[in-house]
This record gives sequence, C-alpha cells and structure tokens, in this order.
Amino acid sequence: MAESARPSHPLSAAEAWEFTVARAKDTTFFFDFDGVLAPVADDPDAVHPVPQALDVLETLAGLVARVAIVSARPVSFLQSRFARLTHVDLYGLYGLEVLHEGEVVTEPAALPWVPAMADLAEQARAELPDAILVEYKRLSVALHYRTAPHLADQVERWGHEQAERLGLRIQRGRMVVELKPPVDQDKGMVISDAVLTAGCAWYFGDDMSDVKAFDALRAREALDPGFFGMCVAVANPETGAELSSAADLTLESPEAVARFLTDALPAFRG
Ligand SMILES: O=P(O)(O)OC[C@H]1O[C@H](O[C@H]2O[C@H](CO)[C@@H](O)[C@H](O)[C@H]2O)[C@H](O)[C@@H](O)[C@@H]1O
Repeated sequence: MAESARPSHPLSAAEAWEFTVARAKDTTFFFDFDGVLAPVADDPDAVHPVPQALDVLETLAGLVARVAIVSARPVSFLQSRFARLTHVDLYGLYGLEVLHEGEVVTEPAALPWVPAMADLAEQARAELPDAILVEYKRLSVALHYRTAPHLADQVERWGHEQAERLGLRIQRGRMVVELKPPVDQDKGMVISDAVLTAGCAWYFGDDMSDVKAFDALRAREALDPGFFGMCVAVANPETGAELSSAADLTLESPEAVARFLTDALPAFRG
C-alpha cells in the first residue's frame, strides 16, 4: 500500500488504524499496566491482566515493529503477570528498569537508593495507619489509600515530609502517593527514546504518569511531520477526565482495550 500523509488530530479510530496498518512494521504499541491491561483492585498484589489482553498483545507483537509495557511496577512483577509473552518488551519503575535479553537492567544512578527505599517502606508501615497499604518496589515506595480515602491528606503530608528529608521525588497516581529517587527518568523519557526511529506509535494510559508519555508522542509529532502518534486513555473515576482531555480516544476499561485491539487484528492480515 502506498504511504499516505499523516492524518491530523482529531481523528477517528478508523482513520488511525488505517494509517497504522499501512506502516505496521514501523509501528510501536506501548501500554501502561494498571488500569489499562488490568482492572484496578484494592490489593495491588492481587491484580492480573485481563486474559484477552495476553493473547492480543502477543499476536500484535508479531504484526508490528514492537510492543512494550511501560509501568510503574517492577519488571519482576510484570514478568510474573506476562510470563507467557515472549515478544513483548517490559519497562518497569517508570523506566528505571528494563528487561533486556532476559536480564533486568537497572538505571545505575538509582541503585544507591535501594537501602533508603527499604528503610522508608519500614518506616511507613510503622508510622502510617494500618489502613494505608505500603508497597515496597525496591526503588520506590507507594503509599496506597484506596481503601481509606479519608487518609489522603495525611498520606500526602507524610510523603512530603519524607521526600524533603531524603531528597526524594513524589509521583501522584490513582489513590496513591509514590516516593521515588531523584533520578531523571519517567515514562515520557522512555517513550521519547523509544520512538526516535519509529514512524508511528500508540500509547495506552490511564494515570497521571502517562500524561508525560502522551506529551512525548506529541513532541515527536511536532519535530517530525512524518511521525504519527496516537494517545489512548482508559476511563476511570479518578484521573480519567485529565487523561481523556489529553487523548485522541478514550476506551471504557481494560476489557475494552483488549477488544479494541482484537477487532483491529484482521486489518493487519489484509
Ligand atoms: O504505571 P502503572 O503500571 O499503571 O502503575 C501505576 C500504579 O499502579 C498500581 O496502583 C494502582 O493499581 C492498584 C491495583 O489495581 C490500585 O490498588 C491502586 O489504587 C492504583 O494506584 C501499583 O500498585 C502502583 O505501584 C503503581 O504506581
């Protein structure tokens, strides 16, 4: 098929698919994990991707240049959830970790922060109310108030004090405050690097950290008139409005994401 000019935004899903299919081998698909491939639940450890997502990601990876999951979860967690996907790349902890040739590679500048993060997780468990779920992720600590939303301000205050004391950065998310090392890495930087040689990329996200990934696609489009970026939001009651307003398209749920991709597969096969 002859290469057509990049479609302009706003555009319909059908227009976006048509353009993408025509340059499939030059296209990367990026997915956030929680809220995009997996439904949100009270316990972060109990979360699994929707089964239909596993099949469609693996199939898609055989049809396009690359499929990658870009998550705030550690790579080890993603591996446990996507063990049977052999052609999907994994970025963890906002890109501080990447799975490369079967090995987890960690950003060296972040490594000295491991002991401080372990101590911080212990301190959080000791000082915050029991209703706050403390998730230790080796290079960050997430403080979850989903089951105790009335404690949001207290968690926010505590997080700020610790960030100031230790020189950490704060990332807010859906009913969560996360403390991270002061290392320049975020989903926007992951996407900027990863699309340097791509002609087309899609990003599916639902949370505040995904806005930077959307911005990275927009910035790439502004630099390169040949590049096409498609930003897809997944609806939710917390950050949904902000994500939707920055997106080209909004889907209702992780199940809808899997359906949306599955429905597009026949077009890739001509
Ligand atoms: O970048 P992501 O893969 O989307 O990770 C963002 C955060 O996701 C997880 O928290 C969210 O999902 C939990 C499980 O459904 C939910 O309980 C919580 O309220 C959400 O914020 C994860 O636990 C965090 O570490 C990530 O930062």
